Amino acid sequence: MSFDIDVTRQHGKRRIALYHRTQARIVALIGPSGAGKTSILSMVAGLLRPDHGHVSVAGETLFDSDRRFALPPARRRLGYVFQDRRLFPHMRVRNNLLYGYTPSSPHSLDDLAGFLGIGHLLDRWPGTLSGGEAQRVAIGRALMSDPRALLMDEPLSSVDPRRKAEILDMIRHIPDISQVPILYVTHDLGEAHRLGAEIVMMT
Ligand SMILES: Nc1ncnc2c1ncn2[C@@H]1O[C@H](COP(=O)(O)OP(=O)(O)OP(=O)(O)O)[C@@H](O)[C@H]1O
Repeated sequence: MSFDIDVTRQHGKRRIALYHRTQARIVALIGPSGAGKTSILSMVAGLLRPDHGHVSVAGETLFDSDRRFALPPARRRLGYVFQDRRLFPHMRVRNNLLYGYTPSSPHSLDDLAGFLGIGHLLDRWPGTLSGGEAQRVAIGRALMSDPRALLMDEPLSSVDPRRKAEILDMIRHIPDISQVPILYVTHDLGEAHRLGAEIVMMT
């Protein structure tokens, strides 16, 4: 099972809930603004506590309210990629990639940079990158940490359409090289189709 998620949380008057069990390698959470997509990612990451339920990722239980069990966020081994990239501005691309490196990572810097198409950018500063290039680096940094899964929150919403299509094709192949399943939040059904993702609608 790549994702086994059954969570609910009350936000004021709004109840956020998701029940989804799947073996899919890429799952797209789709829904309008305010549907609760980011809240679900935060519950999987351990940044927001569900009122009730459980979360397992790649066969490992991360949260189970019945057992009063909650793995701390830092021990969940999840790679988070945000819309606004959040690269370290004072580190060159190479050191941004190496920041989260763990010896258990199946990737070498060079192999991963080749896969991501950023080999020529390793000595650049983040401030000199285009939006699409920066997002490739952010994905690489997350993968270097040997994550259990990738959580991606509208990572391409500020990337132009042509670059977006190229990056979606690259993301689609991540599970081939790294085995990590991906939970991908978007407003855009076209993005989900291009990823070949299993689609989960939130309303
Ligand atoms: N910490 C919080 N406390 C109270 N309400 C919250 C909190 N975080 C989010 N909400 C509310 O929960 C609902 C879901 O928010 P969330 O950001 O998860 O939605 P979303 O689907 O990711 O939206 P968007 O696509 O605009 O990012 C919204 O009504 C939001 O105002």
